[in-house]
Amino acid sequence: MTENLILSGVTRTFGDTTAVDNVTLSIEPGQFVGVIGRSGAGKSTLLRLINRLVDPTAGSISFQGSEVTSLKGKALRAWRRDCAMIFQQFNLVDRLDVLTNVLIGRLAEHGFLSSMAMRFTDEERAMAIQALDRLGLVPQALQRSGTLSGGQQQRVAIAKALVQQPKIMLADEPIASLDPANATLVMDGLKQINTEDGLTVMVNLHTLDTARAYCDRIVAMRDGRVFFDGSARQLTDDVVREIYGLKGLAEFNEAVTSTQARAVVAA
Ligand SMILES: Nc1ncnc2c1ncn2[C@@H]1O[C@H](COP(=O)(O)OP(=O)(O)OP(=O)(O)O)[C@@H](O)[C@H]1O
Repeated sequence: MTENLILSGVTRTFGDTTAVDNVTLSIEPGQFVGVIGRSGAGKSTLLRLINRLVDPTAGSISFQGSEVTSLKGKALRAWRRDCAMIFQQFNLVDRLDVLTNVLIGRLAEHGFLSSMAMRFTDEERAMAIQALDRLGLVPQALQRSGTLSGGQQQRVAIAKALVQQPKIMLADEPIASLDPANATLVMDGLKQINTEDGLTVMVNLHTLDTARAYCDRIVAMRDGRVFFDGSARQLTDDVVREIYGLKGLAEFNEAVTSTQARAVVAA
């Protein structure tokens, strides 16, 4: 049985628009995959198809040999727990403290009543603190999430995803609204988890330098299709020009997680 996440002929249409068009991919456990492409290329829809926020019009998605597209009820909830999703806008409850926001990542494990009461075990609290520690956020544990910087909030979102104990981490433009220093911290956090835990990471990115710096494998989409699938080294300037066109390239090629930003963070 394969351990891979396998997409086979996956298509999703919205009216006349084919957002994802016959995509076939096999993602090995522990890969750090960057998905790039122009706005509207189908990157978000691809990630949403994987964790079933969107259902495919055609095709199959399987993980460790089990079909994901037919899951319902409890099995679907278990799948969503296995493939945690991080969004551009963090999806935290601003008025709750950081620790409680992280613990919300455990709610899928609870029954209805204990979820309503937000009752967590000591073990879960320890797990949440440990996740915050990995992302350098223990000092902020009792601070309201709404008072944190965007980069800190995104790292809380990663900690919240971690306590789900997922097998795959999906991140939909996690750094799109962050400054370079914070974007670097968030990407470093994802990379650390990928390296230390062997967690598969699939991340949509708008910036080429980030994809090149962090990803083992880059999948470029164009008009819903996979246009390129290879390593950063194979993603030559000529390929990039074809993916984005000249205008798109100018929009895209701004440095976000720059070496300069790393220097600022390290200082
Ligand atoms: N729920 C929806 N209803 C209608 N059309 C949609 C829906 N979701 C996506 N689309 C369309 O599908 C296409 C792909 O959208 P998608 O958001 O996946 O692209 P993207 O590459 O993530 O773009 P961006 O980088 O701007 O987020 C677009 O034309 C978009 O308008």
